Amino acid sequence: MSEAVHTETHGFQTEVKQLLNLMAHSLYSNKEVFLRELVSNAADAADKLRFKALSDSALYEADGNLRVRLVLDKDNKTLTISDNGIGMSRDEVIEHLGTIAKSGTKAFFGQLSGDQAKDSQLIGQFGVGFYSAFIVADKVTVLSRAAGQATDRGVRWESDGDGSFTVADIDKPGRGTDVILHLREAELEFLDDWRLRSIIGKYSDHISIAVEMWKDGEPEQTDEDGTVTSPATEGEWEQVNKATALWTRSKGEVSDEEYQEFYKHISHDYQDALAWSHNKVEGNQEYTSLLYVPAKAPFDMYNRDQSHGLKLYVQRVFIMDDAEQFMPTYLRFVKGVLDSNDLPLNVSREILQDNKITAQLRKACSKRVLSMLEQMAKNDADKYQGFWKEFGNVLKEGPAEDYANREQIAGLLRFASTHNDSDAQTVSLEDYIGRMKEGQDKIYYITADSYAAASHSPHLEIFKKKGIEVLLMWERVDEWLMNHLSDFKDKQFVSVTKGELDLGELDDEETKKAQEEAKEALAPLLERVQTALGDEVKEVRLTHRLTSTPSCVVAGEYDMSTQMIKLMRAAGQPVPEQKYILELNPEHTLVKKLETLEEGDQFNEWSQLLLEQAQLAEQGGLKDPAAFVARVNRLLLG
Ligand SMILES: Nc1ncnc2c1ncn2[C@@H]1O[C@H](COP(=O)(O)OP(=O)(O)OP(=O)(O)O)[C@@H](O)[C@H]1O
Repeated sequence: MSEAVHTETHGFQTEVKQLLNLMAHSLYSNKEVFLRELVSNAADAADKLRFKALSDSALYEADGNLRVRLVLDKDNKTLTISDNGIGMSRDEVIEHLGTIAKSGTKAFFGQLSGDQAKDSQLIGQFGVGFYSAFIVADKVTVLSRAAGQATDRGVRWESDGDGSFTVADIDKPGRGTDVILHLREAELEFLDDWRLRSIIGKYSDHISIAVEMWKDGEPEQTDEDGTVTSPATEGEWEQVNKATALWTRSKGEVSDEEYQEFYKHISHDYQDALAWSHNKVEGNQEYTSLLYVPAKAPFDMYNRDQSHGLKLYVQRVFIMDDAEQFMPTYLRFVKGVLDSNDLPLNVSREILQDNKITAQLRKACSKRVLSMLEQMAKNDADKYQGFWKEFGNVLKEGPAEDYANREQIAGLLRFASTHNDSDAQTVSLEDYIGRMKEGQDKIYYITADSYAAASHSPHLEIFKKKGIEVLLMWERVDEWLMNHLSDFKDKQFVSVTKGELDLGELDDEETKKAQEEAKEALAPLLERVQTALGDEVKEVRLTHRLTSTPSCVVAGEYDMSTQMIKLMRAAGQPVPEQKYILELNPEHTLVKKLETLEEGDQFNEWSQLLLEQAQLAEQGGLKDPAAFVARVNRLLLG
């Protein structure tokens, strides 16, 4: 190797410094994962080269035998992971090994508490990739040359992980990347040949590329007479993993441990997956899919620009990562591999975009995931709750995005409800229907700002009195969800805060008659209140949905709900002022008192107060709170 030239020192991106610092202070119970990460990167580099070489075979530089090698150097206490994959240019090295490219990284690091024990747990979730080298090494040297570049276009990257790295130009005859780990004194166990072989067996059997280690030759063996019993053998590179792509094996042959290891390889997750589904399909369409549901949401789950999707292979050849065309956005937490026999090898993102095969595969993969979740919900409710806690809010985007599967998705939803006195989201729509009252043909729900606001809403009073269950919703996405779910199993969803409440068969004839009578008797009062409030309200009417509250406001059947208005305002969208319908509870003393008042200031003040308190309960705020307080005080003083 010739002299390094053009040496520069660069500082790591702040987030990389934070990451390295955390790693150095973390007690990694599972240090050997560094090898999985680095071998994964090497295998990815081989996959990328294989793909590029499909259109430019010169990139192989007459060496198409792609492999990863582990090289031990006990004298220098180094372990080298060497690949002949795609390699990196100087610019790529600076970019990839000096920054973290994931979207949302800054926000993630901003969130860390400073408590090392807690933060190091989170870091596992984040996935440390290449930087895991510093778990066992106090200095890392990377030598790389991009495939197709002249041998003098190699680059050397070096860092002791303390905040900066150097890059220099070097001559590198072999294409690809060598990652040289200068092991810490306490980590010399990773110089043990057998230890390494067993780690590779554990982590890397299932990747499709060969991982090789050097096997020393044997001297000639002779018997007592000096006759040669076995001739001397030369040392050679020996393949130490199986190197069969896991998804190509049949299900019965693959153990759970192997599935989990493969999951970690493709997802860079540190934890086991929650569930998986492995399918080989032959016939009209030929493909293999291996889809995993992770146990924990990644830190950037709600960043919709976050990369997601499946690893796409065509006839076993790696094509691309994050092929999002095969997974709808509401299933963006799914990780996995799709190997198609029908797509062309030269497929690009553009071709995938508008392609019949893509659409069919996407449909099939979505179905697989939904059935996997159904199975989980059926067979292991606790596990499903774990899933729901992590990904429930993402799944709720489903009915809007995937109309065709909305009934199946709805069956997977879980809600809090008035049936359980708790905010735990454990009630399925099936459960709800199973508990419906005789004569009930609707699914009632409420959306509000918080669990407390939902469960204490005056709109629930009549339902509580009659023992009718109401689903309680308070997540931002709920309003969106309910705009796209009109029914489930032929039962219509009805918001208890919208439109005129019609309990249909749930009200007996006598009650209905009494309500009609009250309506007639109080018609003059309603008119007077309407006059007092003018165009502040859309309409004034009686209600039977309240028991202990004098008034409430409701949106018209076709108006936007309060929650929807709040969401749109929060998103910076202009929303015209909403006029509500004011409903008065004829049984309430305050309404009865109002009826006894003559027209005039007192009557107007009371009418206004009943409107304002109803608005306050509904919206959690008022346009002019000071005027409301002044009014209350005036009325209190009589
Ligand atoms: N052996 C290698 N050959 C070529 N490029 C590599 C190699 N190792 C790392 N890289 C490049 O460096 C980038 C960063 O690697 P790193 O392991 O930190 O993250 P990643 O693999 O992209 O993501 P993850 O955090 O999920 O592991 C890779 O995406 C790749 O472009």
